[in-house]
Amino acid sequence: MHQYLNFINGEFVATGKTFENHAPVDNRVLGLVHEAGEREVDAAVGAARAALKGDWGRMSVVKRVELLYAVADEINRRFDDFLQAEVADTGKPLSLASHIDIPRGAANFKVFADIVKNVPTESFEMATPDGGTALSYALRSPLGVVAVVCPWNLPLLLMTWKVGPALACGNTVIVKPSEETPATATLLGEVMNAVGVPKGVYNVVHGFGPGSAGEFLTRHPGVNGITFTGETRTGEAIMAAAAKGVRPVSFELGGKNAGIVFADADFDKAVAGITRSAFENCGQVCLGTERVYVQRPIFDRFVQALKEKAQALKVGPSEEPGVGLGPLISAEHKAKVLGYYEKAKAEGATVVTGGGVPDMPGALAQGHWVQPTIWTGLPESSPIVREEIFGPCCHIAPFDTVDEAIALANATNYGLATTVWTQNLATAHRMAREIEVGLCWINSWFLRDLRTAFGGAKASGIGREGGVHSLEFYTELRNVMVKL
Ligand SMILES: NC(=O)C1=CN([C@@H]2O[C@H](COP(=O)(O)OP(=O)(O)OC[C@H]3O[C@@H](n4cnc5c(N)ncnc54)[C@H](O)[C@@H]3O)[C@@H](O)[C@H]2O)C=CC1
Ligand SMILES: O=C(O)/C=C/C=C(\O)C(=O)O
Repeated sequence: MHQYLNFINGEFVATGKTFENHAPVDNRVLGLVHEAGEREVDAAVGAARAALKGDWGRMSVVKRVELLYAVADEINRRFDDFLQAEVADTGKPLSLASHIDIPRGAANFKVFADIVKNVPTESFEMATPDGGTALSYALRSPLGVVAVVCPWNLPLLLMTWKVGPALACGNTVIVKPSEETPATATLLGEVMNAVGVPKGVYNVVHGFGPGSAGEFLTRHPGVNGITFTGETRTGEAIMAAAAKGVRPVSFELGGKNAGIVFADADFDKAVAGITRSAFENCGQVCLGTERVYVQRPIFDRFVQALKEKAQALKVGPSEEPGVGLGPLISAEHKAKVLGYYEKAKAEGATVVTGGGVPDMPGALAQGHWVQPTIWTGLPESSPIVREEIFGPCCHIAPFDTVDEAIALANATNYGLATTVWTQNLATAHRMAREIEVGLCWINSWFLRDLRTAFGGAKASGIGREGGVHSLEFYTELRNVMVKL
């Protein structure tokens, strides 16, 4: 039976307490995860702190950059190991993991290595009151020991989206992977040792959230900052833990994102774009679309076209060619999503397609499969339209004017992302300016330039990741004044 061990101070650490890791496609046991207790979390924080004072803390930026490039290259050399591990843990299609998750999992190290190597800090010469001058310049130093609490939807990508800049800035990290997806964070420990990253720089503790490794880590006084991607409610709990000791947080949280399609849009591209944003990764992407608003003249045609796209999605295990839809991550999450499917029916929604569970053959019947689902006819006040479901489903409603589209999109406490489809330049820029989100895609979705600001407004997050924006969280900025 495969064992997923903790990785502390360069060593793989078993504990006497384990829990099963299940495959979403058929619920078979993939292995046993060794749960870290307070002792292991404390050891990981101690190792991370010691590394800051050791070779890693004394290492030049040049050498650190070389090591991060080596990490990326080793992930790519072991591409298939990471691919198989991620697909087993998540059930996502091979095509998705091989084009998005693993390549980005590696690229995140190189992107931030380049940023710390090339991005300048400010300096000024100023006149001083005595008639002389002074030189002031900025220095960036590492924040210190960073807790990285990860979700299960893009386990490697979202973890290295944090670990990459954290290490590039000279920090050390303790990663707490989701209990649903322990594999690739553990595998990365092998990579860190293989390329010579000093022990204690990268640590992994497995476990759950409340009353487990997640909470032990976020409450640990030796942690200098916490970065987290996941549900907003969990963000609130982690923020409460971070308050003691006034530790900074960087959050990318939940969303209830709107997709807005104007009558003048390129119809086929809009249908293809919303199909991806509603159903990709089985709807388990925080940037995905669960609310679709379509301008009335094309509403019926659009609903029919999206229905056909949803019904054409091939549901099945990752290795089958042409699979477009995998399973949900867990039985618990499947129950949550099916709860919303039932709630929609109870509220009188028109179920355009889906609303249930597909028939799956053999052992696959034990997997966490649900049908891609489209609803119409519900009021904006419905929980279906208000709450993050995080499954392959969306509600479509008509609108008439630009003002109405903006009001509908903004009527949520979330503010993560939106995708707008129009060929009218004025409309596009007005939507971008007035929709209260962190990420606005026009005639596109999930285009990612890693140099740009990434994150959510309102209840969808705190801070921005990406490019130089990551430096603001992962470094302390010091101003030095020199009298000349
Ligand atoms: N925004 C996003 O990208 C994601 C959002 N979600 C949303 O969250 C819902 C619940 O999914 P979960 O896996 O439970 O996500 P979660 O956001 O509750 O958990 C994500 C991570 O946080 C850890 N965690 C949970 N509670 C914690 C606490 N009190 N202290 C420290 N760490 C804690 C978990 O162990 C996991 O590693 C999903 O149905 C979906 O709606 C889930 C995954 C990603
Ligand atoms: O491309 C990225 O960096 C991130 C993608 C997805 C998420 O952030 C998410 O689903 O939470």
